[in-house]
This record gives sequence, structure tokens and C-alpha cells, in this order.
Amino acid sequence: MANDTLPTIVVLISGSGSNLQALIDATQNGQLKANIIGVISNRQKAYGLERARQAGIPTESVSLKRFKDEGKTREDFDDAVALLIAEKYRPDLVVLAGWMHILSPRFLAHFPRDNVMNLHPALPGQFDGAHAIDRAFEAFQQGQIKETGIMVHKVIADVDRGQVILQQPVPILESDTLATLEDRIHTAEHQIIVRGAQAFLDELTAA
Ligand SMILES: Nc1nc2c(c(=O)[nH]1)N[C@@H](CN(C=O)c1ccc(C(=O)N[C@@H](CCC(=O)O)C(=O)O)cc1)CN2
Ligand SMILES: NCC(=O)N[C@@H]1O[C@H](COP(=O)([O-])[O-])[C@@H](O)[C@H]1O
Repeated sequence: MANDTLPTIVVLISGSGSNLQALIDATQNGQLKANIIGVISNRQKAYGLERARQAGIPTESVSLKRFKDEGKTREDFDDAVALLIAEKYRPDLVVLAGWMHILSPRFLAHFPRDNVMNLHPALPGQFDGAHAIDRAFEAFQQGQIKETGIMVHKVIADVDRGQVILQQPVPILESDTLATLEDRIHTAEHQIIVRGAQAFLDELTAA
């Protein structure tokens, strides 16, 4: 039973939603003192939507392709997603948990409290953007790096360059395959996203 006095979170996803599941579990076991009041995906078949439904959380799916098929732009899509969040849900915190879409300044203008957080599977300034784990593994194989990492950060227009909330190194072993490195990173992500969301909420609600 949701507690009406707790801070609220809306989570944006594009895929499996294992980090969404970590957030859901944490709200249920008391690690994260908040209510997830909505989950939005830009991919209708994202399994994370099923995870939300199983947890009784309202879900929305907004397709960029449908907007483009209707002759609309990325900015129109961003506006629609932003208004959905800011006017229908009005959360204390927006979490991008595998949201694979670069948000325009027009989206961010709807969130003047700068209360949007992203989870990224790399250290600050290392592998900004998509496919970060693949790129880190390739750099390791070429002897360019000895470790990688993960972070949660505030979202600004400049992709993955917002203020870091939490970061954590993740070792890469000589015996690693891409799959074993991904597993190690995802396990670490499921913890940092919870700690990062709580830390950010503490900052936002103290302000
Ligand atoms: N303005 C911002 N938008 C987003 C940020 C951010 O920090 N500022 N974080 C990203 C998350 N992300 C990495 O953490 C990321 C996701 C996706 C992409 C990307 O290149 N997306 C392509 C589409 C790729 C696809 O559909 O597979 C695109 O948007 O055209 C880069 C970085 C979320 N957004
Ligand atoms: N640039 C953003 C990015 O790469 N995000 C990554 O997408 C995955 C989502 O997994 P999930 O759907 O199982 O939570 C996570 O590894 C997250 O770090």
C-alpha cells in the first residue's frame, strides 16, 4: 500500500527494466523511502513495463516513431513526454533507468528544479553516450584502461556531463568476456541506482 507522505518518483525506461526492478524492490523493502508513481517507456515492448504492471505501477508508452509518422519532431516527442510527467504525475524525482533517448533542452525546461537523474554505465567523462560497456571493454582489450565504472548524475542538455551524484569503479579482469563484465556492471548498477535516488531525493527535499 503506497504511503501518500513519501516523495514520488517517475522512472523512464527503454528496455528490460532490471534497474527499475531494483528501485521497485527498494521501495518495498524500505531501502528507498519513496513511491514510484509511474513508469514511462519509449518502447512499447519494453519488459520493464511488465515489471511495473506486476508491481501495480501505472505505465505509459510513448513512441518517437509514431510522432515522426505523424510528421512531428523529436522536440514534439520530448514536449509530450515532459508534459505527461510534469502535469499528470508531478513527481519529486525523475529517474532515467536505461532511457535510450537524448533529451532536448525543451524537455529539460519543464523541470526547473533540475530533478532529473540518469544512471550511466561508465565513469564521468569516460564513455559518454550509448554502448558505454562495449566501448569500455574494447578500450580495456586495447590496453587503454584497467578499470571502468558506473555513475548516477543529474541530467543536463550535455549528455552524461551533469553533476555526479554517486560514482563507483568497476574492475575489469583479464579473464573477463563482455558478458561477465556486463554482469558485474549490472549488479553494481542495481545498488548505486537505489543509493543515488535516495541521496538525490534527500538533497531535493532538504532544499
Ligand atoms: N540531455 C540528456 N539526455 C539524456 C542523458 C543526458 O545526460 N542528457 N542521458 C541519457 C542516457 N544515455 C546514457 O547514459 C544515453 C542514451 C541514449 C543515447 C543515444 O545516442 N540515443 C539515440 C538513440 C539510440 C537508440 O535508440 O538505441 C538518440 O537519442 O538518438 C545517448 C546517451 C538519456 N538522455
Ligand atoms: N546511456 C544509458 C545507458 O546505457 N543505460 C544503461 O542501460 C541499461 C538498462 O538496463 P535495464 O533496462 O535492465 O535497467 C543499464 O545498464 C544502464 O546503465
